[in-house]
Amino acid sequence: MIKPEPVLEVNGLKVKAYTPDGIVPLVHGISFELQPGRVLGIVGESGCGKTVTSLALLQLLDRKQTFIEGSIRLQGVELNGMRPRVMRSIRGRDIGIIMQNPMNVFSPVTTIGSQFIETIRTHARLTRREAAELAITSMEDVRLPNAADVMRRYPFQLSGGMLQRVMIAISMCLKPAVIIADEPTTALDAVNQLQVLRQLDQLRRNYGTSVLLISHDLGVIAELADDVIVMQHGQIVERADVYELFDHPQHAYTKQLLQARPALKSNAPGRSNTHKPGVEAEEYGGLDESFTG
Ligand SMILES: Nc1ncnc2c1ncn2[C@@H]1O[C@H](COP(=O)(O)OP(=O)(O)OP(=O)(O)O)[C@@H](O)[C@H]1O
Repeated sequence: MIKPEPVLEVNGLKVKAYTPDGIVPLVHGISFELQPGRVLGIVGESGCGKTVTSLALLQLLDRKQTFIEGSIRLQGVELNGMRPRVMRSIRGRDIGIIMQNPMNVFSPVTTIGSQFIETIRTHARLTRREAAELAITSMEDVRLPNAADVMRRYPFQLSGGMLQRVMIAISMCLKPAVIIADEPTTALDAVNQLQVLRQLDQLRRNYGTSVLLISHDLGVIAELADDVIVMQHGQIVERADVYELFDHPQHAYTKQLLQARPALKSNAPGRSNTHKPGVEAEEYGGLDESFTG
């Protein structure tokens, strides 16, 4: 069988920072591929370089403080060194971002609808009315109730879970090839965590979007990822299919991460409901299907 072309190919990615003590390496030459429609999890404890990696891929690191070496190819196009104006048009259209804390992403003084419409119109030639219709459809896709009403609201009038779903709707509405989700559920309570993960999974299945899922939480990784990369000190120490990683971890650091989660059970039947090995639904507060939209 012919292997599909990866949508994202990272080769020898290094990130270095200029500090008062000299140049400090943050990411030490990592390589990985993201296949179409797959979810690749990047897991590792705080400070291992997950966020620096995702910001490097998106060309969002401060160029005065850091520099990047290596190759980042999105659908065959090299992103490293791309002019900022061109990169801005790629971000949002071809590669979407879902951040940890949605409250920091939205302007507090503009309605959700205006922000949504503005984002769409930056990337697509649509009238305001067409953009509003697309925004409402996208919010319905992530099962936000009363989408037309949400459009008129300000960010502070929505819960964290609703805002996170608005952010997913914005990220997905132009059907990018890749979504980078950096700790997408960390700021949410247990019920919203599982809902948001389920919706990401459903959108991935509907649109064939590939997802780079970054998390320190093996429960989140187990829920969604197909393949997993384990990072430690800016390096990849292990990579495996998610089942393989949970059932037969090879690296001592991976074993340590798995052992640090007492609720994990290596012979559990699968994901919560449709789930992968190792994570019990109770980790999310004992959810059942009636909560999960
Ligand atoms: N501009 C910078 N200059 C110097 N060091 C930096 C800079 N940006 C990040 N770092 C350092 O790089 C390391 C990796 O940070 P990063 O935020 O990627 O970790 P992380 O794995 O995402 O952790 P967390 O989950 O806590 O965000 C950290 O030690 C951080 O302090």
